[in-house]
Amino acid sequence: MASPPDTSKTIKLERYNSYLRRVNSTKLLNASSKLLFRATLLVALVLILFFTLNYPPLSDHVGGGANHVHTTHNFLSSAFYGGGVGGTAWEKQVRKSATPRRPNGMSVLVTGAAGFVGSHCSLALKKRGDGVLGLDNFNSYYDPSLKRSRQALLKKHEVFVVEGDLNDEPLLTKLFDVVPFTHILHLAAQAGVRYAMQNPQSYVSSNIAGFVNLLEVAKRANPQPSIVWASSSSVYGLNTDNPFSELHRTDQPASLYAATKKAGEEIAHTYNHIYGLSLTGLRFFTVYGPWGRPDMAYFFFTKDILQGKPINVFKTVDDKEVARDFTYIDDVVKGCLGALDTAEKSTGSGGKKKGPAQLRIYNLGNTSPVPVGKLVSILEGLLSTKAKKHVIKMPRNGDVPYTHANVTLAYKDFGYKPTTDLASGLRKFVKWYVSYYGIESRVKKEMDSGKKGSQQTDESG
Ligand SMILES: O=C(O)[C@H]1O[C@H](OP(=O)(O)OP(=O)(O)OC[C@H]2O[C@@H](n3ccc(=O)[nH]c3=O)[C@H](O)[C@@H]2O)[C@H](O)[C@@H](O)[C@@H]1O
Repeated sequence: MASPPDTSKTIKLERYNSYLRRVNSTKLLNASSKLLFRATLLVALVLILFFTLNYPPLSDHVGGGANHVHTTHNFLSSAFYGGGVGGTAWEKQVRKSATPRRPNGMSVLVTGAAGFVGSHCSLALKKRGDGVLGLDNFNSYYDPSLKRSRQALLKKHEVFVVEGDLNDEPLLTKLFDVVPFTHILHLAAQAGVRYAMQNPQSYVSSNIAGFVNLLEVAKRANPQPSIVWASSSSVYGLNTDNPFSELHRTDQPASLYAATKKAGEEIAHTYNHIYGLSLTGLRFFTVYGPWGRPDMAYFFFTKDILQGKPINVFKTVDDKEVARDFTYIDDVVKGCLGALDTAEKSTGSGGKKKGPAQLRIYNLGNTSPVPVGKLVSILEGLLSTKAKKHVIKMPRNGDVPYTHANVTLAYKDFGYKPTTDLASGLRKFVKWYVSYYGIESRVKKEMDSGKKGSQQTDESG
């Protein structure tokens, strides 16, 4: 019997061939997936490069000097902000608002533009032909609808207000990418002396962190802008020398608010020293007037007097009258514009100092302090309504008993000269107040009956 053919070798060979086929096909698969991966990567890179170089269109740049980092940033922040902010139409609006209409006009970024002093200054700058772009976060520290009304007024005068926060670094960088601002008027802040005990962190966030963020962006900008910013009379704190001069000590703040403003002054010194930023701090003294802040005493006294509600009038612990160097808004606006007009250029570029730069501090006050009791009696006269006064000792909440500005320096350097006394300024405020809140007729009636009343008093007297 023939022995069966020996197939074991053939089987082994087939197994070996099939093994080789499997190995090869896996290799092929690996190779093709690698190829696919590389191709995808290449396409992605090409796409990124395409968008980076083309968005936003470089022809839209005012300065035309945007470097690669900034251009990439534009793309990123545009994608990040979406919904209008960062788009071509938005940039057009920003640029239009910030472009001056007079020869050698300024291009000013006004922070806190929907605020009291910010809205007045924005209008004044725009009126004389400067370019103004506003920035405001519309927070609810006081009635945001008042801020929206100020925004609407600014819009009517072609001032665009970007809604955003000082701490939003990509947004600030983006604004400087779009506009080569010559100046910043930095008025955005957490204001209010007494509220600092309720919400201390908001002061640190706006007045310190926000300010530093703005300075960081400004120091990198090319050209670096000159900066004028709002400090406060409250930095004099427990100082007892009168009237307050810029040379007096300011190392005894009575409130956290004052401490953050004083910190701002020191921070300004640092950025001036290291980066050559031109910085001017303005110490405002209790600014009041139309479109004012509802958290301030003259404003809520008016409201409460009209509503027949009691008001607290503070006196000092030793039974003296509390007084303020109340300063009318138009005078303060003149001071702000004077400071902007005399601000020298920053000397740095590309984040490096090139030489010494201007560093200034000025008082902007009225130079004639008025006791709060007198403020109330002026309001009573204007509203023809008797206030329900509660005279109480000033609570220990950061308040100071007295402020009085010496403004010699501001006068010498930019002709600052306040011209509005408290009675005239409050008259303008009340006129605005009754018109804004639509209560003219009611107040007029009260005024008329008040007049009759005072005539009767005169007659009987
Ligand atoms: O000049 C400044 O540096 C500061 O001026 C104001 O702070 P303040 O002067 O305390 O203004 P108000 O809060 O309007 O108070 C005005 C006066 O009314 C007094 N007052 C306030 C509230 C109250 O219920 N009763 C009362 O008698 C205060 O003691 C003060 O003398 C602003 O609110 C601060 O943002 C600003 O920085």
